[in-house]
Amino acid sequence: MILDRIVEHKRQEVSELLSKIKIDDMVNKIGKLPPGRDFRGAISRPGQVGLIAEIKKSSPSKGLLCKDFDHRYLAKIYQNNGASAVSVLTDERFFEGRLEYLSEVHEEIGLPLLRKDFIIDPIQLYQSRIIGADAVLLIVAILSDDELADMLQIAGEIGLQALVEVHTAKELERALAAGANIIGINNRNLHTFDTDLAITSYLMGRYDLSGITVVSESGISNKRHMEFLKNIGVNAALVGEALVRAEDTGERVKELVQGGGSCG
Ligand SMILES: O=C(O)c1ccccc1NCC(=O)[C@H](O)[C@H](O)COP(=O)(O)O
Repeated sequence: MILDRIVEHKRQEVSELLSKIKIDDMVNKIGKLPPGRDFRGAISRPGQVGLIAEIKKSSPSKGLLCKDFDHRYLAKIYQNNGASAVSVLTDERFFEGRLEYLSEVHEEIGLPLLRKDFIIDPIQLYQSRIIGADAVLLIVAILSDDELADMLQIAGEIGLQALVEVHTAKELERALAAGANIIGINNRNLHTFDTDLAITSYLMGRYDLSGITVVSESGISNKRHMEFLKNIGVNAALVGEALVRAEDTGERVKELVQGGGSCG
């Protein structure tokens, strides 16, 4: 499956990083940084489905999404039209992302930033904080229970919040057992790439998620989807493709924000 190929490649990237950089130097740098922006607070406003708008150039399922891709421009459009937070894909090999996209977007806008990548080693957490991420994605399917617990602890210690992604009931149970307080339910089946918002409603109906911030991820593209997520009590929606492919991205952001229950 695609996730196995991505993780295999990520292991090479991580070993290169570990050979070049000393963790102690990273920790020293982090000690001098101001506190991060509050990602969880920004996406958990009562009575509203917050929009986490994604900067996504390409994907394994769809290829290149946007020919004249401009991460700084997208970030400003997202902020100016009412997004609650911004997600930046930094994986180069499979999504044509870059670490610099995140640091440059951090300079450009004031919204909290999520680093969207495939985190398998703590060194990526330190790196995320240094480049300006306020939160990171942790994917339960690619981490053991011990790795997930360690990542959550280290993230907390260096002032990073974590969106813990699940796709199945078993993964959700593992995320809850590890103490995750922001859970992303991925509607995309990574074997077939099909998306189905029923995954979010099924898992939300089956577990008591009070006190947890719930994010529905993938396959969300219109106002109706946002209204559906609002009705089932989701806190935020993570949207990429529908925004970067829209003819008028600003209008699409406004439509989704309004569907989520805010005047934007
Ligand atoms: O988007 C993909 O094809 C993909 C393939 C394999 C692993 C992850 C993938 N996507 C990452 C994401 O989680 C999405 O970018 C995010 O949820 C937004 O989804 P969408 O709105 O459907 O672009």
